[in-house]
Amino acid sequence: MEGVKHIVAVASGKGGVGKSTVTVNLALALAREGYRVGILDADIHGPSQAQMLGVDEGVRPKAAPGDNKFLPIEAHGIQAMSMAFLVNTKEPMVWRGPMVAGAFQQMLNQTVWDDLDFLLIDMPPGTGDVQLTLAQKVPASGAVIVTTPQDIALLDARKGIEMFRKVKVPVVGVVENMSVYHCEQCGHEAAIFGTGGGERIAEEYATRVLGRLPLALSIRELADSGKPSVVSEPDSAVSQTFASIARQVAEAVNGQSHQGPTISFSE
Ligand SMILES: Nc1ncnc2c1ncn2[C@@H]1O[C@H](COP(=O)(O)OP(=O)(O)OP(=O)(O)O)[C@@H](O)[C@H]1O
Repeated sequence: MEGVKHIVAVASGKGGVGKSTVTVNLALALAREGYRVGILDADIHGPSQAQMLGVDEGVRPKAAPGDNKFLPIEAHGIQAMSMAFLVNTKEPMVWRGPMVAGAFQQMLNQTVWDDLDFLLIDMPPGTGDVQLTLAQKVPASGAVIVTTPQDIALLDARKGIEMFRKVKVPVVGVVENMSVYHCEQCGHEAAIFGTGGGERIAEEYATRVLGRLPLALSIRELADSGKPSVVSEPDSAVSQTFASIARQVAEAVNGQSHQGPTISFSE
């Protein structure tokens, strides 16, 4: 794809497991590693990247030279495109599948990305027709599956993995979100959604757990307020987990072992 080296899909079978939160933090962690990163929010019905990147309601992309092209919106050094930049998000999008797939394809083909190393696609939740069409249309180099550890989410995560297998997109690994609840007051920890789910599914599909993130008030507050953990608390354990996930994704997708782009200096 023009202006993009690698496309990585971030998906979950089940909704509300933290896919958008993981996408935005992973994008910011890749950027901290020195890569040029973009996010395409493919969640047409419930786009959340504008809020998570702190882009105000009503900000619209500028037209770019060319036929019906537009420039992505920049936030925290990330290039982004979302339905939220094109429509009024307070109005419900009552669209059928083909219209959703069409809107997604327009965003994919008409955005002028500026020299990206990675474009992360925040996929809509589920594995229905629309998701399968999107998975087929996106020339992705890899997919990251986000799940919570309980059985009901894992069941749906399996479907997500199967979907990418069908369209021959390699699954880079699984991110287990909301693994353990960590009380910020007393330090008590509780595995509210169970334990070991990510590992079980990774084993079953011969893939790996890229990282485990706690259920933490700060992750929600920071993402929902437009300044996700990786920019607000770059040295926290959560941000370090995202850095490790980012390195593994970059390595798997680049097929090389170095931890960032080569930087050279000249006079
Ligand atoms: N590890 C976490 N700890 C606490 N809150 C979290 C965590 N991950 C996500 N959240 C919160 O849970 C809510 C849902 O997360 P998010 O929107 O990322 O999920 P999603 O899977 O993308 O949802 P959707 O199905 O709507 O696309 C958000 O308010 C987010 O801030």
